[in-house]
Amino acid sequence: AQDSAGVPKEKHDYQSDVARLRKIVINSLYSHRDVFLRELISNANDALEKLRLTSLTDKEVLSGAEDLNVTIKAYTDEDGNGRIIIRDTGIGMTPEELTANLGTLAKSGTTEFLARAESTDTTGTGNLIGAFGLGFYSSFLVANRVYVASLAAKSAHNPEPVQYVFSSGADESSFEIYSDPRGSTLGRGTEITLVLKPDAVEYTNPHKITELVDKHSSFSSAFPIYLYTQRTEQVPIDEDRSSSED
Ligand SMILES: CCNC(=O)[C@H]1O[C@@H](n2cnc3c(N)nc(I)nc32)[C@H](O)[C@@H]1O
Repeated sequence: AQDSAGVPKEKHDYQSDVARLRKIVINSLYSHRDVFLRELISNANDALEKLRLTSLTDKEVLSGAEDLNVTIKAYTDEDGNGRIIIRDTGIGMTPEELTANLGTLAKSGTTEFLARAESTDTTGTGNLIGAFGLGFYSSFLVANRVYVASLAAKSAHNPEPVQYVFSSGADESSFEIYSDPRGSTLGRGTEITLVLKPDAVEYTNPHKITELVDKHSSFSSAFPIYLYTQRTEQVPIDEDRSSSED
């Protein structure tokens, strides 16, 4: 398939158990869907920690983005959909890693997870999901579509990293991998864009995001988390009613 920019897109089918796992995660966490933010911030922290450790032996990986942090943006897009963007300047993923890590289940012990998940009650599953690194799927509790753009750190065996996008819909059993039409905008790291479901628009409220970060992630994050909010002047849209009311 070609997109408008004529960028070739590769379409991949999820392995069968990926679809099954995603359903379990969504069903078991539905009543605690706030956890999606904690899970994504946790993945961002893992990526930043991986970068920090690698930089101890390979300084080159630090080029592209000096600061190690997580930034969160929440806004309404031009189609009126709520969007949340969680970006980290961690070690980032190559296109192959995007496909392997997000599209397939290389995770050993997945069958064990499936066995336990289908037997324990929902709260138990919540912790299991984090323990098995399956937190990414909780994005589909609140999003109809998830984009993961990533630019891997530069290194001897990857001197010219390219920025690619993994895109998947909540109701699809497939995902797409394509070169980011924006080019290498990230410097280094990963940017997750959630296109929110209509009933999840509450998450574009900065106070809600701040509350969730403070509740679940501020103490556990080894790296700073910044929240960007759009300031809109509250200018009265109509003349002062009090004077016009008779
Ligand atoms: C269950 C879906 N798979 C993942 O979440 C994996 O994808 C990768 N991943 C997710 N968010 C990431 C992120 N923000 N940075 C990097 I580097 N890798 C990430 C990790 O390998 C996770 O184990």
